[in-house]
Amino acid sequence: MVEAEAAAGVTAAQEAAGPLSEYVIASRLRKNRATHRALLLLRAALFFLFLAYRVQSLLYGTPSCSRAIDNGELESCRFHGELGVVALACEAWFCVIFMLSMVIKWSIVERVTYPDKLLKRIKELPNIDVFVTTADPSKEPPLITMNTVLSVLTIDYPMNKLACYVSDDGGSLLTLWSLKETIAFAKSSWHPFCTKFSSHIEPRAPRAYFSRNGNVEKAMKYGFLHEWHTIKKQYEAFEAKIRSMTVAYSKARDETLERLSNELQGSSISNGDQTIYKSWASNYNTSNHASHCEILSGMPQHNLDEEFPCLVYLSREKLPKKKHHFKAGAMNSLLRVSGIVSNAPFILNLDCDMYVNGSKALLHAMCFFVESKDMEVNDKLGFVQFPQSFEGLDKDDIYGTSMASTMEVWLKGMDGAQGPPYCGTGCVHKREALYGKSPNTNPCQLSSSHGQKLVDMFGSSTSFILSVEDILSCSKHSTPLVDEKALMRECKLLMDSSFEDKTSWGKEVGLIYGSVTEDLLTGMKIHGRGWKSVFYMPYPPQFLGCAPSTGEDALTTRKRWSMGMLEILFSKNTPLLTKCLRGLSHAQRLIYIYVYGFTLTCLPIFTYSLLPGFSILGGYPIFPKVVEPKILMPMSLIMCMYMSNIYESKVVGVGMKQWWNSERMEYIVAISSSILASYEMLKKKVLRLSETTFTITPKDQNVKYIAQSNDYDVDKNDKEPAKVSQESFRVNSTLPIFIPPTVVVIFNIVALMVAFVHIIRSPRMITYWPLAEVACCMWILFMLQPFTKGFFLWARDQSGPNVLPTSIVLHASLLVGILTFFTLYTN
Ligand SMILES: O=c1ccn([C@@H]2O[C@H](COP(=O)(O)OP(=O)(O)O[C@H]3O[C@H](CO)[C@@H](O)[C@H](O)[C@H]3O)[C@@H](O)[C@H]2O)c(=O)[nH]1
Ligand SMILES: [Mn+2]
Repeated sequence: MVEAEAAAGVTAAQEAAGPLSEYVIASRLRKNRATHRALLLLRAALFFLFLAYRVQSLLYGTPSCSRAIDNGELESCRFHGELGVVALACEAWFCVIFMLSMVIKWSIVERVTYPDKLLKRIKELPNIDVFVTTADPSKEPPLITMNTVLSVLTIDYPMNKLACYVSDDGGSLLTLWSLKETIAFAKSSWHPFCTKFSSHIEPRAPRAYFSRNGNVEKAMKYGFLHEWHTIKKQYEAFEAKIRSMTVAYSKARDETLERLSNELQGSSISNGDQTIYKSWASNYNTSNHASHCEILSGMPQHNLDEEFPCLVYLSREKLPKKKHHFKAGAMNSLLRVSGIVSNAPFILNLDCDMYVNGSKALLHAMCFFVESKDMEVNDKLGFVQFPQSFEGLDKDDIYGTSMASTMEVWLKGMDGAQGPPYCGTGCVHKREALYGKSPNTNPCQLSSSHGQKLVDMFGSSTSFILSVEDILSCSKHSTPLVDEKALMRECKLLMDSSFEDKTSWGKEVGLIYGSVTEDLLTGMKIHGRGWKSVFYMPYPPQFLGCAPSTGEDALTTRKRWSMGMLEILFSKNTPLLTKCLRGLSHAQRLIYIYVYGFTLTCLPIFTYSLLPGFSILGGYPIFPKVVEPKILMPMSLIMCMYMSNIYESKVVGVGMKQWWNSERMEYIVAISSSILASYEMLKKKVLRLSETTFTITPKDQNVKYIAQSNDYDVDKNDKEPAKVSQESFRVNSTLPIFIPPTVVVIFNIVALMVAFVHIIRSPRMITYWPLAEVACCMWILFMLQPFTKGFFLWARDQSGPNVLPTSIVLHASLLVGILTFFTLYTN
């Protein structure tokens, strides 16, 4: 008996032994790594050969040019020389970018975690604060945000270790009211339901849970069908209430706010001042509002009730003339307020649409933070990033929003170096990493603050400074503010728009300001101090959100990202300068240069899209004639490029159609979003004309929930989710981002028409026809097929979602007119 018990003890110990997480070559690449690397090397070699050809032909002329020289038409070679130089410049840039991308692609890795072992071995899990940001209830419907909050409140983690903070940058009563409704629904129905049947409920966002296939069958199988129906009904009532208030708000804002303030007046509020809602409703403005903070559930210090996590609503002060730094500013307020309320050493950050899809997400993250040997915290790891995955994408992902190859190749590749960047959502940070500490310095010593006082860096709030000292392990203060009124007063001070003046917030402390992709910048600064990060992408995805649902939104979001990356590249935090970001490893620095430089590649891409057209109009070739053997050089390079791309997406498990859509989308993004972002950057830097804005991506609360598998142990290939198919890429938008691709389309059509006239005129000169250039023009039109089609449909005078608007066509035609005139004039 004793022996049996001892044996059982041994097996249990064995089960719990070993690492909590592992690091392996990406599974799909394991067998193919050599082929993948060989293709990359082949592509590099072909690139160099082609560049050599280009240089040689520039120095000694192409055969057709020598012929012109022989005929005494030396002058006519001039333009070819210039075109050749432009082509060389673009190709050299492509080559450099490709070489940099090899650093990422060389070692693509994957992670595995063992949360069960963690639970068996760790005595006490650390506290975690969850930050949810929302900014505008008209673009981010409260229903979406509330589902995210519900999924956080029911996550698989000890409830007394968890606090959830909702930052509302819109300062909207609608959000606060919805949150109060949410907590009522959570306490009465959703939370008890999820606790009771915890092992069978996934995901814990009710809207997704009730609409996914298979969940009702599961309820039947495990005998809780009756409860399932009851809770579903209650959820539907809750949803209807939130929806109808949102509709009322969008129709008659002021009246609805009045109604909301009356409803809220009745409820108890922590700061006791009930008139606040009235004044809020009468002066409502998203960009100009006072700060407000309420603890809606469980003061954490006396959260002895272990049933339910602490929930806090906060809205920082915003003044029209004061820069508020968008999401970065909101996150910094969250850091401060949470510092004096719960001060957890770990922070999970979620965008309002990113609900928790895998309820063990936090346990997975902890498997990286807790070191297997001594169960101490891994002192070099700054953050763990989960991928951004999306709900309800159309079947072939026509807007390339899943960014499958970005996730599978870029982020897993960066994981093979110092780590992935912080991607804004689905990221668990160590709080001290966000406070500007370096892993290599002593406790309480901040990397760049030699001798600088904490007050100068973190601002003058005594209780906040105490909380910072706690985190930086200078000393332990376990006497937090207990008086709720005093706590609220301090929170208000911390959310003041002038609190950060003359401090290091946004420079060295918190999320870093100066880029609309504050996430990338902040992550890089953290790496720059020597921290590492981890990318973890299990199946099913641990967090799911809303992707932009139209071409217009997708390209606008990508424009903001491009802008943010350019802001970083041309700032004092640029990875190009070795004196900043000293903690970056060489590989990581090259990777960051690649990531930001990639945006700038839009300039050579745009130029290269016009080159074949210029070449045809000017009558001077940029590629060898099709009868010359040298034609094999560009042809083999292009073939190898596509082959390696297709191979790569095949091994990472992306289907052909999806691959093609993302290839096409990346091209469209380059010549639309990124070109416009570069133009705005130029205006901002040189003419100091424009201020960067943050256009929030609208979230669709009616997104279709795909039938997604919830089981952890199924392979991704076994149950590919059945997705809805969307017809085609819509181009009927008058946004300026649609002008550059239309210019490329019209210019190439003009060039093809000119080429056609040449060919008709001299049918016997077949060997001198610019066939390679013609093929390029046709390929470009094919890549830009939505725009090409949109242009032809416009010419036939139809209206519809796939037709380019007249204003875009007119603007583009004007630009094409200028380009054509310029080509013919310089000829
Ligand atoms: O002034 C603002 C603007 C935005 N947000 C929040 O920021 C998040 C991201 O906004 P969204 O419009 O969804 O942008 P995306 O491009 O989808 O977001 C990605 O890219 C951003 C950087 O451009 C990151 O901040 C995000 O975390 C990342 O998910 C949302 O929760 C917003 O509520 C604010 O809190 N305040
Ligand atoms: Mn988003």
